[in-house]
Amino acid sequence: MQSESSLSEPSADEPLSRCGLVAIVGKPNVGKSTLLNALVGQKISITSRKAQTTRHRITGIHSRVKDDVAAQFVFADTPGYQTKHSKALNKSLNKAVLGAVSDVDLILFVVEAGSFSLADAKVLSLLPPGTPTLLIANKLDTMHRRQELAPWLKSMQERHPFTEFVPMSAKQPKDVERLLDICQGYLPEQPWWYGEDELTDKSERFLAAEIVREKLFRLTGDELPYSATVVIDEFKEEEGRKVDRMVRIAATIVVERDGHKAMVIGQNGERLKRIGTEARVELERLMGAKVFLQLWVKVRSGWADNEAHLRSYGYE
Ligand SMILES: Nc1nc2c(ncn2[C@@H]2O[C@H](COP(=O)(O)OP(=O)(O)OP(=O)(O)O)[C@@H](O)[C@H]2O)c(=O)[nH]1
Repeated sequence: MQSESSLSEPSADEPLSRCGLVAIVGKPNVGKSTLLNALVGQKISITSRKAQTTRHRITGIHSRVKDDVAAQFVFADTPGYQTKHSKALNKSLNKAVLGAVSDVDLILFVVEAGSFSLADAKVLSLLPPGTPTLLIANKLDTMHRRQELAPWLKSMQERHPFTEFVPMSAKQPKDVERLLDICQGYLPEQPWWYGEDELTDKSERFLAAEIVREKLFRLTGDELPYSATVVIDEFKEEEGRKVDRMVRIAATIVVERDGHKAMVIGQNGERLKRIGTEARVELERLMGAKVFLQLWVKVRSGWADNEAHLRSYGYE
């Protein structure tokens, strides 16, 4: 049977159940978050033009029944492997990459089609050789000399025993669907871990911090260093409401310098106001709730170098 069917109408025979963990790894800016969002079919991870915006491991979940297989893909997005600096923040990022690739069923190693740099090599060197790994040659749409693809793929095969090559564009829905079909074969036969409608196992509180951070980086352009972070001080659901949910959120944007604080606040507070408005609108959509969002900006000098402090912000 080729057509897609819904879980509530199982075929005469129970569909085969598959479920597994798929890690998405690669250096910053190769398109990991874009790919995860496309694979999950809804915005969960945060994309930005700014490199290194993904700090946490975020899982997105895609559940489907296709070709008589009930498949649940559990994706882990990882931070770009940072090779330039040795600050505590980056050490903790590298640990997160290592954490994300252990114990997975499949690794998607994402690179830009036709390119391979030292930073790519460093990430590749972290991958366990025993885990099936697909080479995702992303941004194929931006590769102009297509005749160079085959020799490049051949050189990649010499670098690592990839199980398959997938030249694609994360922005092309047909390519994303094909990738899902390929991944499906690698999921172990086992019952699903999550309910059909669950998209992420991260809490709304965490999503709130991620959304504010995304707006912060988008609206400050390339000016703000990625050491800026967002801490949720309060997340309170108004109790006893029968119809609409109402959630009060207070968050602090922590920056390293007074200059950065001024940058975030903007003239007459305009930029901070816009960050708050855009984050609130998106949170209301994602959470299906009315949201009151209060934002503060605080300077914490040199925090990226202080490991103990990092731990208190949740980067272990
Ligand atoms: N043309 C083109 N652009 C893409 C494609 N995939 C991603 N991009 C763009 O590449 C940039 C980086 O994408 P992200 O998804 O944020 O990259 P990332 O690897 O998650 O980056 P970090 O969070 O820094 O690790 C964004 O501007 C995307 O729109 C693609 O297939 N084609």
